[in-house]
Amino acid sequence: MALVGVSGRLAGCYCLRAVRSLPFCSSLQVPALQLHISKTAMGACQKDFESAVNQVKLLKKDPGNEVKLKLYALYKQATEGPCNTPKPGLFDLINKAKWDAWNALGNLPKETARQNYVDLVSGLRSSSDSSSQVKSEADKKRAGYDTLVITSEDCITKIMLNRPAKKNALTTQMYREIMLALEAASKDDSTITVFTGNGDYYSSGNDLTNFTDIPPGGIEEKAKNSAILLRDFVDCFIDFPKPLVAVVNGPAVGIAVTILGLFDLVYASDRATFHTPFSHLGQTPEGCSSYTFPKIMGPAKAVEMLIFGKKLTAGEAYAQGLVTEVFPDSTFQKEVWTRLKAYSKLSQNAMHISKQIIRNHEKEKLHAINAEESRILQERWLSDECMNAVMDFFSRKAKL
Ligand SMILES: CCCC/C=C/CC(=O)SCCNC(=O)CCNC(=O)[C@H](O)C(C)(C)COP(=O)(O)OP(=O)(O)OC[C@H]1O[C@@H](n2cnc3c(N)ncnc32)[C@H](O)[C@@H]1OP(=O)(O)O
Repeated sequence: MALVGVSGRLAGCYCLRAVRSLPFCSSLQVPALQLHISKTAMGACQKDFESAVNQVKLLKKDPGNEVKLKLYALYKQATEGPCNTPKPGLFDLINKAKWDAWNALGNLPKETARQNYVDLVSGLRSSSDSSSQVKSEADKKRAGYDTLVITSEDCITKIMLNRPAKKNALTTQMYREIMLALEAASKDDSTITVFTGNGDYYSSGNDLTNFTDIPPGGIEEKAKNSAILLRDFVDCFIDFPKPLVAVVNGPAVGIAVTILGLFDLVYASDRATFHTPFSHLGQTPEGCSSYTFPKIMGPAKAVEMLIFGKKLTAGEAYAQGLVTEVFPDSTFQKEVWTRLKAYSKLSQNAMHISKQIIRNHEKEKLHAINAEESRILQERWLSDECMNAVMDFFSRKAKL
């Protein structure tokens, strides 16, 4: 049974190439795992586990060798406990790969292995269902999001900000949906996650109406809740495990710019601009930009942007290192997606591990900076300077 679309991605990976010939149920392209349930798998989620084992047989899409090894290992751990069988010989490649996967689970409790198996199958089902049922672009839209359009294709999950009439300004609901979308993308079978905007803007940053909708607890409560939301939001970007790409289709403002310092690739149309007008708004930097921007572009240029609100063209942002590459707007989408499709075929594990190695050096620092920036902004939002700037925008006295 050929592993369509899998062998290419795994090419060059000795260990996983070895499991190409993992046995499959011929019609369903899923591994013929031992689908009987032993008595030792009995427990709280036994029913779910049994059902997940059966669902594996019904998957319409080959989940790929890495996932099949995970399923195998979790199944063995859930039903037999830690691996204590002799290690297969060096040249028994398939059984060695399976043994390695099981053995890597160490002393993971059977209950946890069962739960992880159930969770993994549930993720596979949703991606398998969506990819097998989907025929048109509209069908590919992930349900449950009002402010985003989320699609998955070619191992790329695309998160598109979808309030074009408001220049994709980020409402409270949108921050929450983005966090959910990132959580889902971190677990789906995509290799790369992409952010972009619908319409002429990438995003005009925080929706200023977020500051006008005051809860019964008053403005202090609003500022406190907003600081928590901001901190949680930025934390999701700091912790996101897969390569994260911004496809900046047009102007970007405020937090839509600062967060770019936490992305792995930033592709920009030559129509894009990058503007962080915090001092115009009585605000201070967020998204860890007080750390990432000086690191990326040097303190002098970071100060121009973050303190003096200098708006950069795409070319200038490229020169400062904030943008990876600039494309003419006329060919932007075509060139960028061709590039990303090629990248998405690279080894998923190698890319994720490389990202972790790079990010882990400073993860703790980034979380501390995010906490500090959010705390300072909580105070700033209560200042007259900030409140006046928001009122000026809505009374049409000021626009950036
Ligand atoms: C909880 C987390 C907090 C995180 C904090 C983050 C800080 C920041 O992000 S600061 C940056 C905040 N953004 C702004 O200050 C931008 C404000 N917008 C503008 O200056 C202009 O709208 C803009 C230059 C972006 C575009 O100008 P135009 O091309 O002239 O378009 P319009 O102004 O007519 O915009 C169309 C429509 O969209 C509304 N809009 C646009 N951006 C925002 C926004 N950020 N907040 C709220 N509303 C926005 C604009 O009001 C228009 O609405 P209508 O008049 O109803 O059509």
